[in-house]
Amino acid sequence: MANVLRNSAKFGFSGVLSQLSIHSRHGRECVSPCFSLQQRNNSTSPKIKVDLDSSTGVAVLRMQSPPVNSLSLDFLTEFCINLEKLEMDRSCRGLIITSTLSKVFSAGLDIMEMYGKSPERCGEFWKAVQEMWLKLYGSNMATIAAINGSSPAGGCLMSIGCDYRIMADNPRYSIGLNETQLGIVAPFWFKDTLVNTVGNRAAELSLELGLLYSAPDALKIGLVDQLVPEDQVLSTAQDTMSKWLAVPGQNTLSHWLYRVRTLSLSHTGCTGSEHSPSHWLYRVRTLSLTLAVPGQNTLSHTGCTRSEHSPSHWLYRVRTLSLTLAVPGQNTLSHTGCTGSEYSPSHWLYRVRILSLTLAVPGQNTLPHTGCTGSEHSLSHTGCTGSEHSLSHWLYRVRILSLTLAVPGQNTLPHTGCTGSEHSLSHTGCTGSEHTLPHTGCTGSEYSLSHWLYRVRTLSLTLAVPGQNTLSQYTL
Ligand SMILES: CCCCCCCCCCCC/C=C/CC(=O)SCCNC(=O)CCNC(=O)[C@H](O)C(C)(C)COP(=O)(O)OP(=O)(O)OC[C@H]1O[C@@H](n2cnc3c(N)ncnc32)[C@H](O)[C@@H]1OP(=O)(O)O
Repeated sequence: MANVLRNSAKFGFSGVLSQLSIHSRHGRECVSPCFSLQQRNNSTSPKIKVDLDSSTGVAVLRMQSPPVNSLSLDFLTEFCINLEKLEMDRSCRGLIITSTLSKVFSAGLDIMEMYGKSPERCGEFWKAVQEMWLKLYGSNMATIAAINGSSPAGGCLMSIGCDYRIMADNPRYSIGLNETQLGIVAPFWFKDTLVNTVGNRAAELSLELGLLYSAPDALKIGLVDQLVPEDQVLSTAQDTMSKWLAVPGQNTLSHWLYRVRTLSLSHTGCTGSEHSPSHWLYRVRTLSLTLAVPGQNTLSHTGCTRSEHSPSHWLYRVRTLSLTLAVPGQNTLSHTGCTGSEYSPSHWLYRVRILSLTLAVPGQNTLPHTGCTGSEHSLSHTGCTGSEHSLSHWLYRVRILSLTLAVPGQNTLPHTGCTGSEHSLSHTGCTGSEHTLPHTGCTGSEYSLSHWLYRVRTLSLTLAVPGQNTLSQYTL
């Protein structure tokens, strides 16, 4: 295993995949190490143990998958099933996650899942990773990570997916998103979760350098909220949980409304092989947004390609061109969707909404207009067309690039994007047969397309920077 990790750093992740998928370091078929690990992962003993105290409404989920609680497909599946059960159990209002293993909370993704597997299995694995994060980060329960050991990479993601983190004050333990050190890339939604926890600058440094923090350093940057002696981690978590659950109006409301969550993401960054410039991936650029409402678990992103990298000021200046997370109460971010009485959480969580996006063109950042309605329908398109593609024109003219989720029954805002020659506005978010839709949104006679209006779609937006006209759809 140590070899695997060393090789990750040496070859880069794609190298690891290709090099290790078939052969060991010595070029022989990788039989015995893989086999022994496989056996370990295939163990039928439960990897997760849950105890729900019905008098307090608090469940303790214990990860018990030796040697290091690595997140294999089996582990993740079991984790998600348990989480879902608790989520459905109305008597359960709080969840504490901890480990039964000494020294390790979770070692993160199971490295052995990431090579030598069929594309189908990889897809399944990756979907399970996303599911775990979405279920945890989008949970209605108050969640606390009782971190009683090291928690690198995916273990850290799991921790920051919780509302609160209590870590054992033990100098041997560390936590952080160290993927860069392994020569692999923490997906952008890992990054967003970290940003939402420690802020932009700390997240940048952390990810670019792949830092693992000691417990005191983690506390210093806000990666964990509290340090306690090792033998008090769980009891402190339980005490803390009672405070969370004492918040009037039930815990879910405040915890959902006031914590910054970027549940889903789009970024205009690079993808695939373009993942190499880590500064691009990890420096703040939130150019566009897709909200993954619970259950809507696709992560889409809009990307750009190399040739598009020419406008360096675009690339290297921090711009938050637009982001809207339509969680009520987060009203610095504009939202569309619901108002007034609709602010009840379950309604918020489970109803598909129109979350829209506004592009604040540099210097023109006063546009919080999400979508359009009624008389605004004269805005028949967003974006730009043909001759408008000159850069200065693009930068200095006000544009409203909006995003509309075409929600069943919510067909008043069915337009986004552009039509005809405007196809430089691409979309992400649809899959399969939807790929025949060459643009996001529909207009005029297209309103009668019931499949368009009544099927849930998450159409996100690509920033139509001149030349950025690719459609990309990734879940990574
Ligand atoms: C569309 C399809 C795509 C599908 C593919 C997905 C592609 C995704 C690419 C992008 C992914 C990016 C995201 C990555 C997130 C991650 O989580 S990557 C995992 C990173 N994890 C680590 O770096 C942790 C490494 N481990 C450690 O630091 C230490 O093991 C520890 C501090 C956790 C514990 O230390 P210690 O108690 O000293 O134990 P060890 O002796 O080190 O380990 C014991 C045993 O466990 C094995 N092991 C350790 N970590 C892992 C792991 N992550 N996965 C599997 N196995 C692990 C280790 O090798 C030892 O095994 P042996 O006893 O040697 O057999």
